[in-house]
Amino acid sequence: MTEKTLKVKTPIALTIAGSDSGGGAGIAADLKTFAALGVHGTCAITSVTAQNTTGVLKTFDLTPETVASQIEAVCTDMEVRWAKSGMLASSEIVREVAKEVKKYELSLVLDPVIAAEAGGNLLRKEAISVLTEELLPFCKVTTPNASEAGALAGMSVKTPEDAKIAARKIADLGVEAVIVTGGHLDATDLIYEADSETFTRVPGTFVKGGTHGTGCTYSAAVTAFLASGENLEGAARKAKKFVEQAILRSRPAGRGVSPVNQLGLILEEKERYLVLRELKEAVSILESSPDFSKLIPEVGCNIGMAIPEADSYEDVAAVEGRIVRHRDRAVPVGCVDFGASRHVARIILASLRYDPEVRAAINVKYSREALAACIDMKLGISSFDRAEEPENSSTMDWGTAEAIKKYGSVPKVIYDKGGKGKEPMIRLLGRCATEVAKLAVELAEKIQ
Ligand SMILES: Cc1ncc(COP(=O)(O)OP(=O)(O)O)c(N)n1
Ligand SMILES: Cc1nc(C(=O)O)sc1CCOP(=O)(O)O
Repeated sequence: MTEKTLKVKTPIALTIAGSDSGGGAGIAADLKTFAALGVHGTCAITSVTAQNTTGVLKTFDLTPETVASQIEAVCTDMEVRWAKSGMLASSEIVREVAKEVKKYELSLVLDPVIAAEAGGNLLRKEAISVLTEELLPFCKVTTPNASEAGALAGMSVKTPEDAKIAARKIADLGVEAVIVTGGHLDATDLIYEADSETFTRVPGTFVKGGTHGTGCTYSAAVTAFLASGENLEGAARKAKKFVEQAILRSRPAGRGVSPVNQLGLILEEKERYLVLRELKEAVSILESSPDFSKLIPEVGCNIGMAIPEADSYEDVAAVEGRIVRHRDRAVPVGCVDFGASRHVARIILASLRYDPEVRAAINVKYSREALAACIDMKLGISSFDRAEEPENSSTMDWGTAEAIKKYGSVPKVIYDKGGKGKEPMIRLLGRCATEVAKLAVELAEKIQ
């Protein structure tokens, strides 16, 4: 038997939608979502919108033939089963898309895009009935928000009870399943499956952040999960979580509603990986130094590094169980992981509030000699006095902030001379874990 190079097949999905020049909604949102969820994204553009975060300025619809030709190019070459539609602009485009969906037996997720949140019509009024009568009956799923559900069902949707009534009415038009998203109601999405006449609630949380492109991103995520083999409920639950994360990680762009950030979670995961890799290297610098162990305090030493914009212990990686001295060598007790430190993590989190570049710290044994070596190395030094600490504060938070304020910026060295039952300590701060590890080794080499 001969060996083969096995390449796993990536699911392919198609988006039939408009382009948003501001990059927040439409095909831009769909393709980013597909990519973030490991699906190869293809597209058929229906309309080019001159749009930004403040609204839609102009729309330029493509001809139905142009739309059909893009769908044909994709479907005659690639194995596409799942597709989604967004902005369809006109009755003519809706009809053409219905034809293509039937021709290529596409399982369609229809996002009934009618208007942009920031303002601007995206579907002509007369096309709504064409959508409900000529396309919806051939769709697997539709994902309206409350106002879109109202427009499709011909009623006003203001409460979760209204959403239930609207979902049934929409399903009566022929679509297999309706998901009324709850962003404008109570953060709970409602799935109605026509076959079984069942409702399933998918609870969520209201999260703060930019929301431009939320509807497109949600329907694209449902499509991507279905294309990857999830069942409808699983796809809906995962898509909701995905959108919440994308809203949380949105970044300011423009003067209007900021776009959601589909790649934010992936980029954060990458940062976490880089921090762990950096920290492992830093720990091996400490382990291989013949001198460093003499700088390990009684309580042990820890070295930590945070991801950018960290705001909790879980965003700071350190050594589980700290680093201890054993036979004159530095020995890490456990592995490096996020959430493994309290003290060093608090020092880092406190200094991040003054300088987002300072993401790493290590604590080492205080001695007059060590402090003198820091001066000799021309390191910026500051200190705090535990006796001055206010009640009910955390020493690491308060002490770090005190030392920084006294110095005027984040110094390289923050020390304190201890207190009742508290060992005096020196902390070295820097941009990354290897920088502070090298500094600690250099300091150790300078003292006897
Ligand atoms: C080209 C284009 N398509 C769809 C929309 C609507 O997007 P949606 O995700 O519903 O987000 P908002 O625009 O409501 O923020 C769009 N704006 N442009
Ligand atoms: C006990 C202790 N105090 C420190 C100080 O800087 O005052 S550093 C330290 C040891 C490290 O603790 P962790 O593993 O929670 O980061």
